[in-house]
Amino acid sequence: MAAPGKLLMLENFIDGKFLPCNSYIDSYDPSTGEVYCKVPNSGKEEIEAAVQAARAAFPGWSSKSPQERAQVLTRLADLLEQSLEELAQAESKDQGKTLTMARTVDIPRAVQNFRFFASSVLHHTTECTQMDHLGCLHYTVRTPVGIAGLISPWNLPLYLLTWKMAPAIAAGNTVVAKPSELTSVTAWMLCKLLDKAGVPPGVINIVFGAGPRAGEALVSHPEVPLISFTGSQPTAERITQLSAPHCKKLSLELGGKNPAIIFEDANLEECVPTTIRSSFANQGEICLCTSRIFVQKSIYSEFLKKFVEATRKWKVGIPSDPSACMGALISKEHLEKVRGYIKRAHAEGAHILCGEGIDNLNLPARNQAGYFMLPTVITDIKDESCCMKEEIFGPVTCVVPFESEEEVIRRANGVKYGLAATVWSSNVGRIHRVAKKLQSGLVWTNCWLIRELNLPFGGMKSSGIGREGAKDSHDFFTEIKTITVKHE
Ligand SMILES: NC(=O)C1=CN([C@@H]2O[C@H](COP(=O)(O)OP(=O)(O)OC[C@H]3O[C@@H](n4cnc5c(N)ncnc54)[C@H](O)[C@@H]3O)[C@@H](O)[C@H]2O)C=CC1
Ligand SMILES: N/C(=C\C=C\C(=O)O)C(=O)O
Repeated sequence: MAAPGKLLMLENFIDGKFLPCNSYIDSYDPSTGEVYCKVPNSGKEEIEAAVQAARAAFPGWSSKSPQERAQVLTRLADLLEQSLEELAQAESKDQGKTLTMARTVDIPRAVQNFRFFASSVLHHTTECTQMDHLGCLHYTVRTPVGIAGLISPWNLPLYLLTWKMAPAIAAGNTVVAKPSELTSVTAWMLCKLLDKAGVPPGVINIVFGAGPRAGEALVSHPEVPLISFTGSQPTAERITQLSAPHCKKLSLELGGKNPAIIFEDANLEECVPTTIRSSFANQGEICLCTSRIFVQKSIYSEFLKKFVEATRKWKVGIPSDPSACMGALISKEHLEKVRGYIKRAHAEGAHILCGEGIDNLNLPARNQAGYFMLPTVITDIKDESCCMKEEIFGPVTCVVPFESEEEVIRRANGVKYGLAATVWSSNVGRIHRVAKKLQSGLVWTNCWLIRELNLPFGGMKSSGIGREGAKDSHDFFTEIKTITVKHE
């Protein structure tokens, strides 16, 4: 990291070397609003150099055995773990999230990505079948696709980058990655560990820059046959358009408008704190966060009272404050966008029960220009309101009553997204019935964000295309071929 008061200058990492760029983008510390880092403003030229390096490295890396590649991934995991504290400090400063979150969740999960895919790549099997009457044996082989283009967002920077990078290289691909220009620092720090981990030059190339310049150059490059993207739906549309002429393989992990459905037989002792977390963790900047809470009418008032009380205790603080539950939002623009949703809800006649515009935010003088806001609860809002339909991606959640199971399933499914729902009930039959009917790639019942990395992760409808996870990521990052051997 740069010395205090000095700007941190990032460089692209191409073919095992750090390379400066002709121009740079300012990157802000969300907790102060000050520029603290300069990110390369890369374009076609830098992407071309990275693709050439990845192409040159592909024959060597793809012909290594899965065991050899797994060893490299494991060493990288060890090195990341040894740098955990430094990475957590950097992630928190760059993104605005609490240091506690970066230290206990984000960076450990990035470490786990390399360990997990190092192990899982050793366990994939292929199919084999015979046709005795024709004297044939058929079998399948999986081969790496080639150069994987990875585009990752700003909310969980190192975790989401490595969630793509680890399975891509484990399967034998080489990589050109473009992290979000808003949060590039931990990706740059990762590059410093690659040589020591034994990652050959050109296997992992990271090009920093903005979406429309560096991102589009990567997506449009004819020698990049595959794009794995996490981010917003409009950007996914653009990526799909640019990929279409090349018939690229696409994995799109997009947003959500995730419902929590709370039945009258729910255990509120567990449901309230978990729903607070699911609504406001990481400032609500996780695609899996809850933003529509449907509560059965008979317990609506009781739930709301407890929920608002608990929201007021969800402390907003500077990221280094160990007692803070929530830090700063990612950018000034994003803060304004999130506040704009609350203003629109208020203008439509909804009630703001706590948070933005109602309660006070007490912050140190140095952080007054930081992008902070309080977690906000909205009620008396119609399902048609934009706050109930659009992804806000901030600490804002709507609480509304419902009467019947059938009604709540229809309303929960009534948005264009379908990523992550939660259902709270002590009736096992109801849990299975409702979970099956929800249009959602993930359904958590009586819990939230318990992840099993072996299982498929991803959304339905406008929440994305494809799934990630042990087998799904491996399938995506490889091509399958059927070989027929006539032996008689
Ligand atoms: N996982 C998720 O569900 C995420 C959702 N979002 C949603 O998106 C909204 C906007 O956030 P953004 O940072 O603007 O998301 P975004 O989708 O624009 O950015 C995500 C990544 O895509 C890149 N990108 C942007 N335009 C591109 C293009 N034309 N071609 C190729 N790559 C491009 C960005 O540089 C970044 O690396 C948020 O308010 C939130 O609602 C944002 C981040 C993550
Ligand atoms: N993809 C996102 C979150 C994933 C979390 C997980 O894998 O547990 C996101 O917020 O974009």
